[in-house]
Amino acid sequence: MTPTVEAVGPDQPLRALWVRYRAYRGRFVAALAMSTLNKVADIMPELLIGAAVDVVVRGDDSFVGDLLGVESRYTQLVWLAVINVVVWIVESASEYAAAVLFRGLAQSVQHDLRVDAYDHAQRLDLGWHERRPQGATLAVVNDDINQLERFLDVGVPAILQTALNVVLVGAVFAIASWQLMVLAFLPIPAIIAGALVFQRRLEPLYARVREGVADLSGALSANLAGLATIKAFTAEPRERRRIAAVSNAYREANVAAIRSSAAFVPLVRMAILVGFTATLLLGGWAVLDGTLAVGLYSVLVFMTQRLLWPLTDVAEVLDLYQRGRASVVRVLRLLQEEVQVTPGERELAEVGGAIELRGVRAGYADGPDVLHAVDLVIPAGETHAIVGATGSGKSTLLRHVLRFDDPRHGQVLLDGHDVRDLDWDSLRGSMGYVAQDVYLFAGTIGENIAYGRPDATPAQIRAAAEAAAALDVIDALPEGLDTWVGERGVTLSGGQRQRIALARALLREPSVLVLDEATSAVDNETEAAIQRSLRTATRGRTAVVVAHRLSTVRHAHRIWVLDAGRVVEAGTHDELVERGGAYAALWTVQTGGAAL
Ligand SMILES: Nc1ncnc2c1ncn2[C@@H]1O[C@H](COP(=O)(O)OP(=O)(O)OP(=O)(O)O)[C@@H](O)[C@H]1O
Repeated sequence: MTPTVEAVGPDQPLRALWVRYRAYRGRFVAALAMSTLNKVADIMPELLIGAAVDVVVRGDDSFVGDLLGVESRYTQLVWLAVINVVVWIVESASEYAAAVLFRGLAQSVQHDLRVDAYDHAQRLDLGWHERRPQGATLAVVNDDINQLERFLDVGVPAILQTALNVVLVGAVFAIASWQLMVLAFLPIPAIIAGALVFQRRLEPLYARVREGVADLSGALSANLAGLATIKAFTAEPRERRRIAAVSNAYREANVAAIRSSAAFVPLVRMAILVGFTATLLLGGWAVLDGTLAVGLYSVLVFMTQRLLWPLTDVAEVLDLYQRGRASVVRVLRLLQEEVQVTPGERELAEVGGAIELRGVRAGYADGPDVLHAVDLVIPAGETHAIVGATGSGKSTLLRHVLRFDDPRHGQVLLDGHDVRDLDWDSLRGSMGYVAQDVYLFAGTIGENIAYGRPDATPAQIRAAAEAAAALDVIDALPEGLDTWVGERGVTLSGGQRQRIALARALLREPSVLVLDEATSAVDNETEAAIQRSLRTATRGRTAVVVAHRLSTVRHAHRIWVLDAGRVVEAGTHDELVERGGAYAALWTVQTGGAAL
């Protein structure tokens, strides 16, 4: 039975690739066939030299003369020359075909694996990503796959060529003289045994090298993302030292691996020396004793060279193999990471937007509970606010509405369905989300607004921008909607970015708007404008709004007050102020003691 992709794990990395990419096996066999043809053509010139020597020394009795039935030595040599030309043409053509096929295959496999690894990474839970440095994931999807590419591109053809070489040259020896074959092949078991020993020694060393790459990549990307903080705290010298230390760990891991791997080359050479000297000496004596023809002797001496010298590359290939293997292990481990938050199967034809949390207890990883038995009901079409002190669990609550995480206990419901039963289109597809930390992709403002609805017309994009009070920002820019914004929207201010993100959420015409501090970075005047637009935009939609500035949510149908992960109050603004509890206290602080 063919093992499934899942059955072959990181302990057998190359077999796992072989199983995973079985679609490429046909191309692999074609490449192998071309490589074999190339190798056969490659050893022919030595045989032709032997035949030529044979013609010159033995004349009419020569092997070629007997084979072709030609007596003249001149004609025999002409025939050899013609065969030689044909062989060279075949060799060149097959070399080209083998290279194109193998290298193309290497590119296809690295491409597929990279896309698969990325796709899996983007499906993995947000929590999984938050627990490890971003750079480490990047190192797997980028560096590790590049390492595999190098092995597939250079290492695999080299291994196959060496193996073919041993088989074909071995066949020539076997036909010519089995005694000499034994001598010439003497070093091979030693080299294979050495390779196995070295492989075992190198494995942990290269695993450390790959870890070093991930650490370095993690540290570099974190530092580049935090450059403003580094500069503000004049921490450049300290950060330089820190990066240097991580880089040094990578260097030392590599040096340790190189030291071990390089020791293999002299070992191979010594083994080769034994085989070559034995053929040279014992073969020469056999010619002198008249038991071996001169032509055959010269062929065998060349052949020994042919057989043994490529084996010096074994060390290099072994190095590439170990590096590639260590990398594939990491990629496969990433691919085996389990997605915890998987979509359900239920499809909703239409989403009304009623949201309910029933006894939701939630937290992160192994940490303590952040939400404690939260019960909350938001009828469809209403705007509800979640307020509370910093760290009280507001964002965590929103994450559960979007199902970035699942609760430890209890249920989150959309239109009465547990969100775990819904497919992503029904759940997230019906929501428009503006995160606390707005992320804009590298592209134009128009593309960013249309991110959730790529087929939107410019008029629709402008309408969404207007609803988010972003139109004046856009029109003030030299190229309007076509203005390019950097990866993090660096060319825009925080407030401008928030308005673009709001437009992006509104353009989707979602049933549920989820706003996490969506207007925290705008001035009072802009906020008032956004409020006015939002009141129109949220008509007929559910909106869940987290806000620190209570004036933002004053008009909400209901305000839920969180304190240390518990709902402590709920009601309209007026009810809550009247009540004189936590909300009223916050309101008093924010309005400087002013009444309603
Ligand atoms: N990704 C995370 N991983 C681990 N713990 C988290 C994570 N996000 C939040 N927390 C923790 O959960 C608690 C609630 O955080 P949350 O962000 O939900 O609060 P918040 O009310 O939105 O705060 P703020 O008003 O400051 O945004 C905090 O103690 C915080 O440390």
